[in-house]
Amino acid sequence: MSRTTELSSAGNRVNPGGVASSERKVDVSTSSKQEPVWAIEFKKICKSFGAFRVLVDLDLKVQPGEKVTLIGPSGSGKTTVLRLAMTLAKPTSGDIRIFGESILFDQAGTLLSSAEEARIRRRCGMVFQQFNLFPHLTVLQNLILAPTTVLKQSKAEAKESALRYLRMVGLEGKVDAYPAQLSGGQQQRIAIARALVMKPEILLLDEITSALDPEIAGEVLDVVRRIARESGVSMLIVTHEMRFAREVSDRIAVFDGGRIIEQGTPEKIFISPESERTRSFLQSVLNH
Ligand SMILES: Nc1ncnc2c1ncn2[C@@H]1O[C@H](COP(=O)(O)OP(=O)(O)OP(=O)(O)O)[C@@H](O)[C@H]1O
Repeated sequence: MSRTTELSSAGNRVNPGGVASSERKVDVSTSSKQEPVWAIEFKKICKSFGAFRVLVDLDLKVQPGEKVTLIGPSGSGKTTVLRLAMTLAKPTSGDIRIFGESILFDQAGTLLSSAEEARIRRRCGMVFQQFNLFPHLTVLQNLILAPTTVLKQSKAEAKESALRYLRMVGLEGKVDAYPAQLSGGQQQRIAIARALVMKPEILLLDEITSALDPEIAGEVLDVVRRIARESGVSMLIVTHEMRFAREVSDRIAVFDGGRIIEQGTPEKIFISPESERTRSFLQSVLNH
C-alpha cells in the first residue's frame, strides 16, 4: 500500500492509483507462488514478563486494508499485541513483520538499528484509551507538531492536512481550542486525527472508548466506523464494545490465555462460534 494513502475531507480516500479501497486488499487466499505481503504478520510470537507467559506462539496476520478486532477476557494479551506491533514492547521470541519488513529483528535475529525501528514504527499510528494530547498546545498545534518535526512537512502543508482530518472527525471549528476546553469524546476524536495526519498504513486502536461515558463513546465509534468504511488503512482494534466490533470488523480474533482460540467473520464469531470458551465469553459480556 502506498505511503500516500490519505483521506479527503469528504472522507474519500485520495489514492494516486485510483483503486477503490476494497480492491486494494490483497487476495491472500489464492495459491499464488508469490508470498502475499501482509500489513501485519506475527509469526510464532511469545511474550513473557518474568515467568509469566502473556503470548504463546501467536500467529496473526492482517491483510492490507483489513480491519481486524481482538476480543477476549481481560488479561488475555490483546493490548500486548498492539504494543508489540507499535514496537513499544519487544517480543521474547518470534518475528513481527510490517508490510513484509521485520521489526526489531532481521532475518538473522539481529536487532535493527533504532533509525530503522523508528521508520517502521512510523508506518503504524496508535490511539490509546487516554488521549495524551499536549495540554499547553491548541488543537491545531497538537496536530501539526509531529508532521512538521518527524515528517518534515512545511507548516502550511501540515496545517492543510490537519484541517482536512479535523473536518473528518467533525471538529473543524475547534482548531484554536485547548484540550481542557473539549469533552473527552472530542479529545479522543482529536487524538484520532492526530494519528491520521501521520498517514499511517496501519491504525492500532486500544480500548479508545474505555475512558468515556457510554453516551459520549458513540460519537468516537461513529468516527472510527467512518474511517474504517472509507479508508484503505489497515486496522487492528482492541475493544470491549461488542456491537462496535461486529460492525467495524472484517475479521474478529478471540483471545484467551495469550492464544487465539478462534477467528472468523463477525457473523461466524457472534452467530455460530465454534469454541465453547468463545460462547461463554460472549455470553458474559453480552449479558453484562
Ligand atoms: N509491563 C508488564 N509487566 C508485567 N505484566 C504485564 C505487563 N504488561 C502486561 N502485563 C500482563 O500481561 C497480561 C496481558 O495484558 P494485556 O494488557 O495484554 O491484556 P488484555 O487482554 O489487553 O487485557 P484488558 O482487556 O484488561 O486490557 C496481564 O496479565 C497483564 O497484567
